[in-house]
Amino acid sequence: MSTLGEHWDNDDVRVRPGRSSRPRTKTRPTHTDAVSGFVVTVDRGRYTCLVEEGTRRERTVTAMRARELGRRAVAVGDSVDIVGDASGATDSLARIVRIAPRTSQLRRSADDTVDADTGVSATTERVLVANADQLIIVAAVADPEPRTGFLDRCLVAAYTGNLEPVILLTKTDLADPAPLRALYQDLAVRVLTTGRDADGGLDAAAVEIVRDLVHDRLTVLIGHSGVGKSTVVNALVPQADRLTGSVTGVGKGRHTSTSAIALALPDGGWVIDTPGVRSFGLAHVTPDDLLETFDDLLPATVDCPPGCDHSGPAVGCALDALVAAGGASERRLASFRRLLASRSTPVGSGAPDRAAATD
Ligand SMILES: Nc1nc2c(ncn2[C@@H]2O[C@H](COP(=O)(O)OP(=O)(O)OP(=O)(O)O)[C@@H](O)[C@H]2O)c(=O)[nH]1
Ligand SMILES: [Zn+2]
Repeated sequence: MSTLGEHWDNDDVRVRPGRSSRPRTKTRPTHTDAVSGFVVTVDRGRYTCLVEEGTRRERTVTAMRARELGRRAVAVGDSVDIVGDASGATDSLARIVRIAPRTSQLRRSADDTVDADTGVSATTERVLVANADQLIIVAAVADPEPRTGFLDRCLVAAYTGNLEPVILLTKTDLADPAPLRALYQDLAVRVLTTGRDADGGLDAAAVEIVRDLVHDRLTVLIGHSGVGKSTVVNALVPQADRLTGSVTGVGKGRHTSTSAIALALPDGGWVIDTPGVRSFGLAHVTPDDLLETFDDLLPATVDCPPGCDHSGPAVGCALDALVAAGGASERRLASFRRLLASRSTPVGSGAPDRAAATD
């Protein structure tokens, strides 16, 4: 995606407005002895990485960031180069010296912070997951009621981060998913459903469709508490509990529930659970970032007034002329503008789907 390349070599945690930073040395050690790892979870500055040990065997290595990474953040899903004690022995600690270019980034803006030097408030972006192929946004059709603002924000994050979004509507035994499905018919997103069957278990055919979807891919699951996300994860990864406990060593502390964690699928691929993510600040996404993911609308905006935010006819946006001329459907434009508006709902506004922003 065009918006992504320019971010690759930037800091992943960026503070706006930009501060001058010290020039960095160009001559860095090459670390020819480095081994490659895959980051499965992060806990208080310690990264749990899987390092290949010959065919089909992996060892778990705990690492910290090397100073030379500067302010570049390491995220779950990153491919990294590791030096130092990468034996994986108890209490050993290796160092991450390089992060491979990412194919995608699921990010969000954290709460506004105030720059200690300048006193200017700034928005901090955080990469939740790197390199995921797709984002499954899990929502229940009832109990709890769906929060469509949250779903829209997840879609914005997926489109602008180069992840393919999929909406998974759960608990279809409790209510008809059709009205919710209709909300997304003019957006490029697949909508799947699951629900309980007569025996009280999840509908096996529906689970099979999800299993096919995640096979051999890197998939992030996101959703509010109670929507049935764990039920789906456990259906896909039967040993999920064992894996979270023993492979990562994260234990049952309070951080367990807030870090993303990659779980290996039995037949290949990874599911990344995001237990603590209940809000999605998008202050870092500009109208043009989102527009660039709408290929059918983008070309018409050459006729927009300078600095157009594409919000409607009041600002003279050329997208209204495009629809008037039959170049796009009114519903398609309305869907784009709904996502555009969802982006700017303030974090921590007290709206139900803004409960407890956690990192
Ligand atoms: N009726 C119905 N209930 C379901 C379905 N899927 C899950 N549930 C129930 O919904 C409740 C919440 O499910 P979880 O899988 O724990 O939900 P979660 O999204 O992981 O929530 P947290 O564990 O709080 O993060 C549980 O009581 C499940 O048994 C479904 O398809 N239909
Ligand atoms: Zn415009």
